[in-house]
Amino acid sequence: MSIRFHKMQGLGNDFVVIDARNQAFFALLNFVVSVCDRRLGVGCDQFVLLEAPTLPGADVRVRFFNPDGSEAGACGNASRCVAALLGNAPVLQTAAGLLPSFVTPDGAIGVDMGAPKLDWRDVPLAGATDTLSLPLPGAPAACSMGNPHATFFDGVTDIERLGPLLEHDALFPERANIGFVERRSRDAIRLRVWERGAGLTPACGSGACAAVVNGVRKGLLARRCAVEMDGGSLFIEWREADGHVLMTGPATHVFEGMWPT
Ligand SMILES: N[C@@H](CCC[C@H](N)C(=O)O)C(=O)O
Repeated sequence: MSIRFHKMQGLGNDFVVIDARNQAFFALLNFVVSVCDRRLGVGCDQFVLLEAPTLPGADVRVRFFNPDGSEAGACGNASRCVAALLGNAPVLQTAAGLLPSFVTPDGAIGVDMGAPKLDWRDVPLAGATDTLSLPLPGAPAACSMGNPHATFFDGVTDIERLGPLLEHDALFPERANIGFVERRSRDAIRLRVWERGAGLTPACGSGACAAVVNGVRKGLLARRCAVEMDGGSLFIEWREADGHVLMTGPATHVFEGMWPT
């Protein structure tokens, strides 16, 4: 037996997508870990599973798994890749809610990531710098985009050392994605994200959304902001009218293949 998969990428953040709506599949932990492995498997930053929707208004149910096997409530770039794969601007049912997708006139793929949860871990984080005794530039801001994000602004360079320590700090019982922002202006930033369960990736869509939300709340950024990451740029808008975060950028089908089960 073998199972069909699609390899997709958005700004170099790459995914293996399996559509379980048209073939029998059960997501077992060791299957996810093997497929994600870059030496022994296909290799990807996240494994994405498509299932039949269970909510009215949704076109497909989407689940996201990190290479360590943990399930994430949201994944911005994978959401855009699924929208590109399925076409016709599908509404995605995720653990973070129903996320409508859209295509811009120039062909970029967008997803309405919904409203961030702003009460997430705000108070305890104020003590993070002291608690951790790490060379951080100040307290981060945190929010949930359906998955947990803490964002540091300006002055962090040693991401590979600090990222894993912060991801696993006791401040974050569910662990967290850790973003490091360098500001260029109020509407343009450079961002690197140490992803929970995946490590440093070329781009993180939900991290870009969280960075803009957190920057606006700190009074540092405008609501419409270009976010440049190692793999390229996303455009993020934290819409004033309804508080939803819109994320727009490229999404590409790389190849498809069959995986033996
Ligand atoms: N690459 C993603 C985020 C994937 C999930 C994350 N590592 C988590 O565990 O929350 C994105 O583009 O948002």
